[in-house]
Amino acid sequence: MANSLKDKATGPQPEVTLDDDRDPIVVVDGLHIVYRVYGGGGGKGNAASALMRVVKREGRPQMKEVHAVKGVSFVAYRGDAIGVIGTNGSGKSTLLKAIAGLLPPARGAVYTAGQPSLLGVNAALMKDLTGSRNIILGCLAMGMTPEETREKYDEIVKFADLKPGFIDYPMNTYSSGMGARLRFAIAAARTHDVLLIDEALATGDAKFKRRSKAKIDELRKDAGAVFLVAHNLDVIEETCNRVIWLDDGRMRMDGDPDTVLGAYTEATGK
Ligand SMILES: Nc1ncnc2c1ncn2[C@@H]1O[C@H](COP(=O)(O)OP(=O)(O)OP(=O)(O)O)[C@@H](O)[C@H]1O
Repeated sequence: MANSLKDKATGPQPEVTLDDDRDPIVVVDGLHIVYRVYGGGGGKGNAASALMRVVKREGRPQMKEVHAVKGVSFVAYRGDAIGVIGTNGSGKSTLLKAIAGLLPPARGAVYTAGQPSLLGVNAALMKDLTGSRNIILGCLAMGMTPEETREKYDEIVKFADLKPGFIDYPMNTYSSGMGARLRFAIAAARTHDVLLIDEALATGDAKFKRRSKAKIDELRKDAGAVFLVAHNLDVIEETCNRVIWLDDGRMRMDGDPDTVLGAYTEATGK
């Protein structure tokens, strides 16, 4: 039997159906995300444009809206590793941020069972501090106890596999690949209810990608669901059991990697 969820407050939305035999971890129901950009077109913040507004009798700087996600609905179940693909600006990062609870829906809703953790290219590590210090801070920030942090420390260093000695250098001396490895290694040290990975694996070399895949498989066993945004389709193909294709903020396809990646490659020539 299937249940349906509907956003009654906002009129008709695409329905999501729940598979009662599986454990839903994330329900995205008719989600719309709109960014509001104030002062677009140089309206705000300098004296000349303020004067122009007075001359033109414009009340206040123009506000522009960017409708980045347009009515996306799906359910992620326990054990799912979902790749999110789409061309630049199609809404992939926005969708992940919304699932992480960092952006308020303009319409619709996101329900998650447990705490989502977003591991992005800009994950908040302190560039001026050493890798070693960042491991400790990162683990504590993820809610691990000092003891758990100590226990996991060596495993994280080993997994990140940086050049010898670099763990004691400030992170601003790291290449982007090295930074991404360390971020991933820190995030992977804990079990996450919902782990959202935005391009963090993009800069890794082939060996690191293989090890990341093994790690994600391991996380999937304990975690609820893993989402992965990557432009590199090989990473998605190797890591995910399901792929969502976003096109201009809309869901174009949701299915198994072979079918969706095949259709995407055909449509975009990538
Ligand atoms: N902070 C922001 N303010 C205003 N508009 C934004 C903001 N972030 C993203 N956008 C817009 O929202 C749309 C979706 O952007 P998003 O970054 O989610 O796409 P993406 O698929 O992750 O792109 P890419 O592959 O280039 O990383 C784009 O039109 C983008 O210009």
